[in-house]
Order: sequence, then C-alpha cells, then structure tokens
Amino acid sequence: MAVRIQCSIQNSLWLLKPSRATHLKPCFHFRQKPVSKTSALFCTYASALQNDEAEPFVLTTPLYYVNAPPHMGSAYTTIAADAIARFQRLLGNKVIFITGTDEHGEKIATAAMAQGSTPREHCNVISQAYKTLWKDLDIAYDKFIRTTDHKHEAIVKEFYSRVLANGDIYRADYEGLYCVNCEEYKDEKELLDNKCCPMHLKPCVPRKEDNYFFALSKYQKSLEETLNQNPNFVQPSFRLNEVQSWIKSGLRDFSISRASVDWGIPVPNDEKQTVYVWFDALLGYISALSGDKEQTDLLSAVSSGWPAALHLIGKDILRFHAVYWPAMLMSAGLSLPKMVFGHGFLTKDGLKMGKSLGNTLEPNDLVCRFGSDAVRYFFLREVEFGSDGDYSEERFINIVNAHLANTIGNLLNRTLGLLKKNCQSTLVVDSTTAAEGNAFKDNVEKLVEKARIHYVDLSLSSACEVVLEIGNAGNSYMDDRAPWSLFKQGGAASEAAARDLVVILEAMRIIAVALLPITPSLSWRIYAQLGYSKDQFDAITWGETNWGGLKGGQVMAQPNPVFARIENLADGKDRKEANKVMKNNKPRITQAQGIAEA
Ligand SMILES: Nc1ncnc2c1ncn2[C@@H]1O[C@H](COP(=O)(O)OP(=O)(O)OP(=O)(O)O)[C@@H](O)[C@H]1O
Repeated sequence: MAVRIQCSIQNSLWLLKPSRATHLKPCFHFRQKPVSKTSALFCTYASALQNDEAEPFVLTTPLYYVNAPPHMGSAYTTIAADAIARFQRLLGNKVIFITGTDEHGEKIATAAMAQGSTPREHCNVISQAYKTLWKDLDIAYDKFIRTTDHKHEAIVKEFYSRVLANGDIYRADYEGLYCVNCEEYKDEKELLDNKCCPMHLKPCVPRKEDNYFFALSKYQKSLEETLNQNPNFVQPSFRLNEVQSWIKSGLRDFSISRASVDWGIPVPNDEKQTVYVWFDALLGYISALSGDKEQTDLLSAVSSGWPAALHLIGKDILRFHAVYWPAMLMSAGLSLPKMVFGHGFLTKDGLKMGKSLGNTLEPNDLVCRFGSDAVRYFFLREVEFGSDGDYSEERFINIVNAHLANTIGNLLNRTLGLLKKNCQSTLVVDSTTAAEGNAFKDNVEKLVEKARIHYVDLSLSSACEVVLEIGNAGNSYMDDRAPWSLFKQGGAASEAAARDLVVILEAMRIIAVALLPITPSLSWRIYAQLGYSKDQFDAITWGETNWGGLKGGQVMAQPNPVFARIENLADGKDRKEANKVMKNNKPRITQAQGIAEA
C-alpha cells in the first residue's frame, strides 16, 4: 500500500505569538576538550564524553514501555548505564543517571484491558516492577521519570508549542502500514512476507488517520551536517553509517499525534488527538531533570543538566534517538545530546528477546539464584558492548565461577587465610614498601590504567577482561612465590612471604576499586575483608586504583568467601530442584573452596 500524505489545514499558531517563534533557532552544543596524546590513541568516544567540570554528566536509559514487566534485555541496558554512571562518579563527576517508564499509547491501553485493569493501575504496577528490579540489581539511578507524571505532561505541551511556533507542525491525512508493537508506520520495503514487522514478526495493519505532522524533512541538511561534524554523535561507529544512510535516503515528515488513541497527552490545541507516544516519551529525558516542584517548565528543566552526555539505547530505537529526536530538539531551539550509543541485542535462538515476542529471560530468577554481581558481571563481560549476544545458563555458571569465585574470590580467601595463620591477620608493612622493585606491581599499574581507558571508551567487556588479568597475574604471583612454603622456612624467607601477602592483598584492593562499576556488592565485600569500613568504601574514587592504599599494621577481617561458587544446575536431573529453589528465592550456591595451603 502506498503511503500518502496530503497537507490540509495548516495548524494555527494560536498558542504562541509569531514574534516568539522567530527566536527559536536550532543550536548545537558539542563542547569538546582537547584529548591527551595517550588517551587519543585509545579512545574512540572519550572526546565526546569529556565533561566540563561545572556540568553534570547526564546519562539515560530508554524509558521502558510498560506493556509488560521488565526482562533481561531491559535490565541489560540499565546495568550498562549503571556501570558507566558508577565509573563517572568514581572519576569525581557529578552524575545524573536517568531511567524511567514510557506509559502512554495504544499498546499500554490494550495490555491494561487484557489484565482487566485501567491503564493507570496497569502503569503503576509495571512501573513499580521496574523499580523493584533495579533495586535488586544494585542500580543506583538518580531520577526515575514516568511519562504519566504531571510535570512531564506540562513539558511535553510546552515543547509541542515551541515546535508549532517554529512552523514545524502541520495537519495532514496519513495512510500506511502500522506496527502497533513498534508504534510506528512502516515502509512496505522494510517488511517481511505477509507485511510482517521484522522485529515483532506480526503483520502490520493498514491505517488511515488525520494527524499532526512534524516537518522532519526540513532538518535533513542540518542532521547531515551535524553527523559530518560530530561523527562521535552516534556510536558504535558502524551504527553511524546506518543512520547516515537513513538520512541520505530522504527523510519524510512523521505524524506526531493519534486520533484513535485516548491514553496519551492531549494535543495542546486539539483535545480530540493525543500526542504520539514517541514524541511524548523522548521528552522524558528533559522532564526528568526538573525538580519535584508542582510548577515546572521546559527551560528550568533544561537548565538543570541538559544536554545529556549519553543516551544509552538498544539498536531497535536508534532511528528515534539519532534522527527524530535531534530534529525535534533543533526545532525547539534546544541543544542536542552529545552521544547516542546503540548497543546490540540479547537474543534467543537468533531473535531479539522482547516483550512483544514473549521470548524473554527472567532477570528476577537470575538475581534470586545467582545474585546481582553474577548477573551484572556475566552480561557486561560476555556480551561485547555494541554487538548481539546469546545467553546460555551453562556458560553463565562457568564464567561466573571461573572469574568471580576462583580467580578473584579464592585468591583473596587463600591470601587472608595465610595472613591469619602466619601474621595474625595484620599487614607487616605498607604495600608501597612491600612492592619495592616488584615487576608484578608495575604490571598491575599498567593493567588498571588500561581498564580506565576501556571504561572511558565504553568498552565494558574489555574493562572486565583487563581487571580479571590482574586477578590472573595475582594467582600466578602466589603460585610462583609459594608463600606457604616460605613461611615454613622461617627467618628472611618468612619475612619475604609476609611481604608477598601484602602485595597480593594490595592487588585485590585495586581489583575491588576497578571492578566497582560492574560488581558493586562484590567490591564492597572485598573491601570489608581488607578491613575497611562502609564509609571508607563509599568515599572511594578512581584515584584509589593507585598502588599504595594498604598500610602496615592494618588488620584484615576473618577470611570469609566473598563470592560463593554456583553449583551447576544446568543438567536435567537438577532442573526440578532448581525450579524449587527459584520459587523459594534462595540462591543455590555452595561455599567457595577453603584455604588451599599447597
Ligand atoms: N533483547 C534485548 N537486548 C538488549 N536490549 C534490549 C532487548 N530488549 C529490550 N532491550 C532494551 O529495551 C529497549 C526497548 O524497550 P521496550 O520497553 O520497548 O522493550 P522491548 O522488550 O524491546 O519491547 P517490545 O518487544 O514490545 O518491542 C531497547 O532499546 C533496549 O535498550
């Protein structure tokens, strides 16, 4: 079916006087700082994410659609955003980490009806499910915006009025094929057989409506220039090519209202229509910034942190964030975000895991069975950030056991056991003195600097990998030095062994800091084992990855495994037991190996 747009009644500018409209000019704020030679070698994104000290580092997840409860895909973006936010906080930046829920639209009204509840009741329940999951996954967000909040509605109306005043909204008939799950009209050429949406595998339906349109085509040139001048705007870089080719193929105006949908924000000058759910939801990134006052307005929200440093999204919604959203902002005379990063999909049998397809992995079950650190670590370590990744429980258990329980947990436990037995759990010297002339220390320093660069670069998987290398190097050091046998020799050998334990524990401390963005609870447990208080842990900065934190005389806690091995539940005979355990919410884990002395 051909898509037909007929411009009809030009929308009246009754909301804003023309004189005000003339002040609205697109503006671009891509503040960049010079990058040092060394970091320029490694950093792809660093320059775009450099922050002026005075500005907060604002990063966002998508506002998740509340048609169904969260799944592992929604959790994936949020875990990644949380790791980036925590890293930025370690660097000493003021961070505003925004997440929330997108609550309007046809799909929500239908989902509510299917549950026998009102849309509002439905949104309250699902939105709370997101908040609960974020708590269980140790997500430390700063703002949670719901698009049904009053302050959001006020900001959407004000934004709409600015765009209207800029002459970018008009009324027209539209006829085309609509995917309700995407909430988007589709081009016939992008559909599968039987007019199915390639993402949701459901047929698109013919729709004809009299809608308000946003003049996206007016911004074609400005968008092209923006992307040419700021290639970091869309990341990873291969997604930039995708966005550039969409734009090159010609941008068409899109409808920003729905005549047939009641559950939405009324169009300011026409109560018979509601604002299109995407035009509404994207503005949540700005309305989240406004305070909790009753009265709120667009510019005061903007002055509280806009533009965002980073929108973290899945690649499914790249077009909305890298094409529609910048054009909308230009029209309203507001700054563009500094970067849009579209990561890949968690897949099941090669298909995107999603609520509409119903092929999702339950994050609550994973957290109940394995704990938040394991879930956070596995997905950030195993799925290269930007690419797709498939989940397998067997691989999950193997990776988490090998890396967190063995390489890190067991090394700490063994070292503390030896320290308890031979040094009354007390460090004999400062870690700086203990490591004088020690090549292991130099290696740790190099590796942790690499981890920093990977974090800056949003290469979260590589950051995990490099931190784990410190753990591997620590295990090799322990095996080479064999302090248990040096202690047996007594005298100078015993003194050297005591220094070796300080060296290994200092490396463990550095691992705890460097892994904190990924596994915050595990890092705290390591710090507690090293004799630090929670207040000391909470005050950590990235500067504490420098060698020399542990001091002579510091008393370690009683050795206690920081990460318990997961018992393998993957084989069929244990399946029933696993399900029982999941129901009882009890982790099915065993104690880590005890102290190995030889
Ligand atoms: N399989 C997935 N892999 C990675 N991220 C995902 C996945 N599914 C959802 N997300 C995250 O959630 C965002 C989409 O949110 P939404 O609430 O629309 O979830 P959804 O499950 O994709 O919904 P639907 O299946 O109805 O399209 C993505 O942009 C991404 O950030």
